Amino acid sequence: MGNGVPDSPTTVTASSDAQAPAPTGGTEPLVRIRGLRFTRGDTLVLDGVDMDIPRGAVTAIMGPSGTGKTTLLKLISGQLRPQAGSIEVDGLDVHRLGRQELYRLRTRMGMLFQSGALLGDLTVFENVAFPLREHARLPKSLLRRLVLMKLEAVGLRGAAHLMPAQLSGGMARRAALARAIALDPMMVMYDEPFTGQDPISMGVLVSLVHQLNDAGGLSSIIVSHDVPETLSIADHVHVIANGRVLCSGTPEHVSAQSDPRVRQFLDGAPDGPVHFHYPSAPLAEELLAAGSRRGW
Ligand SMILES: Nc1ncnc2c1ncn2[C@@H]1O[C@H](COP(=O)(O)OP(=O)(O)OP(=O)(O)O)[C@@H](O)[C@H]1O
Repeated sequence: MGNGVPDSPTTVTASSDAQAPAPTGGTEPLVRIRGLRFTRGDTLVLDGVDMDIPRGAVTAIMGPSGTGKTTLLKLISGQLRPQAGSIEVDGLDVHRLGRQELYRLRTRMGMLFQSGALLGDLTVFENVAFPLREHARLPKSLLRRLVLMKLEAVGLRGAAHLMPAQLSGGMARRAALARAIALDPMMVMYDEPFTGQDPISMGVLVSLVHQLNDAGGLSSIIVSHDVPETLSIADHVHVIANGRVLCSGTPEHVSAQSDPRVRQFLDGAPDGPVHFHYPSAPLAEELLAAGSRRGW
C-alpha cells in the first residue's frame, strides 16, 4: 500500500506498546486494511484504521457503541466506499473491483448482520436454500442435501419446516447463520451475534461460531461489545474507539492493557476517555438558542 504504513505481519496499532503478533505466523492476512478513513456527513467515523485479519482464525473487533464497527464490516464487504485508504480481501482490493467481481467476492463472504432477518414468508429450509438457488444451479437432491447439512451444523435440521415466526430468537440467529454459510464462504462476518440472547442461547452461539470456524476451515470476524463471550472464542482482538484502533493482540494481551480507553471498554465503565455523549454543542447553548439550523 502506498500510504507509508509499515507492511508488518503484525497488526498496526495506535500505540506501539499495545501491539502483539497476529497468530498466523508468516501467512498473508485474509483482510488487509490500510489508512482507512470514512466520514458520514460531518462525522469522522474511521480515522486512519490499519488492521490485518488473519486466515483461519476468529478475529474480534470490539469497542463501544457507535465507534464504527458495523461501518467497518460494511466497508470490508464493499457496501460502503471509504474516502481514503484501502481494504484487500484475499488479495483483492475491494473498492477497485468491478460490479461483477465484487458480486463474486461477496458470495465468498458470509454475513450475519444484526438486521439480516430471515425472510418471514419462507420456511427455515427455504431461507437456507435461498442463496443456493440464487447463486448456483444445483439438482434438487443436491440442494436438499446441502441445506440439510447446513441446518444440521447449526442444530436445526429438525426445524427445517418451521416458519421464522415459530423460532426463538436464538434459533432464528442460528438459522440465519446456516444461511450465511450456505455457499461455503471463506469467511463469515458476524455483527453482534450474541446481542439479546439468554445465557444458554449465547453459550450455544459462542460454541457454534467456534466450531464452524475450526471444523469448517473458515475465517471469522466478530463485531461485538459482549466482552467475556467474544474474548472466550477470539484468537485475535482489535479494540477500536473514536475511529481508531486502540490495541490489538490475543485476548490475554488485550485484557492486560492498562490504557484507560481500553480498560473503560473492557470493564464496562459508562463514561471515561470514550465519551457517553454523541458530539454536540454545549447543552446550555443549545437550550438558549432560538432554534436549530436542523429545523427544531
Ligand atoms: N446510515 C447512516 N447514516 C448516517 N450515519 C450513520 C449511519 N450508520 C451509522 N452512522 C453513524 O456512524 C457511526 C458509526 O456507526 P456504527 O453503526 O458503525 O457503530 P458501531 O460501533 O457498530 O455501533 P454499535 O455497537 O452500537 O452497533 C455512528 O456515529 C453512527 O451514528
